[in-house]
Amino acid sequence: MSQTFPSPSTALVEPAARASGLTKTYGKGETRVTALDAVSVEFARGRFTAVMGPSGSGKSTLMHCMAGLDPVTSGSARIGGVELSDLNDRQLTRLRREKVGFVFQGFNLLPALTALENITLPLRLAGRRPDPAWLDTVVATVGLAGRLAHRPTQLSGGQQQRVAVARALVSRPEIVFADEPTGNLDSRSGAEVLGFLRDSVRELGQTVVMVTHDPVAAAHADRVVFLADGRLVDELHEPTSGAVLDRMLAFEARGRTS
Ligand SMILES: Nc1ncnc2c1ncn2[C@@H]1O[C@H](COP(=O)(O)OP(=O)(O)OP(=O)(O)O)[C@@H](O)[C@H]1O
Repeated sequence: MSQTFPSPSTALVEPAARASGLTKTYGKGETRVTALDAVSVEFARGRFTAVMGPSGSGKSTLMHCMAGLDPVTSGSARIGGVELSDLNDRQLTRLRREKVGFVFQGFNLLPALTALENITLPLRLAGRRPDPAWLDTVVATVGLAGRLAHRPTQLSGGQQQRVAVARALVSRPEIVFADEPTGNLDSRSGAEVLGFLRDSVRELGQTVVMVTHDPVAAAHADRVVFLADGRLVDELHEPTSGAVLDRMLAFEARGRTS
């Protein structure tokens, strides 16, 4: 007997985040810089996307605008169905707290707090209690079960970044933005952190967008989008580090001849 399924609702197909014609300029007059030039991109739910491009191509600006950390000049940035430019500062702070997880290159942990207290801090700030079962799942996913009472100085760089990843995941955000999360790590710790980010997508259904310079890091993603001069110029699905490197070299060669 054939079974019929309801067609997916708009909520199900809505990307976790979307930019449409997103333009961002800094400065005025002669010092004006167009950091993003009408970028349109969607980040699908439950996928791991890497954002790559040469230095100054707009990667961090795209992340900051899409995470509501920096206002757009024109065009649209949405998280879920929410248009960020419709929100005032208080609403933006709340949206970031409730719907966005961040992982930065410098870990950004509070030194006086234990690993567990760092992980649960965003929830506490939002006046929420951690769901114990989910907290256990997140802690197990990033392999921190034996380290929860340690303070950041008692942890290696890789372990500190795992705390930061757990902190980003524990509120089940709509999307996690990671800016060069392996930039301060040796290659082994970096590979572990990338593995945990990928597990958070494959096993926990998280959506992750990661800015990186590193083709090996980008190869952990499901998809790589490439920026050059503030424009989205290419993308790769199921990338290998070799294919990512080839594209990067091609952009750089094109940049030198244009
Ligand atoms: N606050 C700012 N004021 C003025 N110009 C800025 C500002 N932030 C970024 N820019 C400019 O916008 C452009 C894009 O910068 P952005 O930091 O997004 O690039 P990126 O790809 O992340 O670079 P990198 O890989 O070096 O971190 C650059 O030309 C940069 O100089």
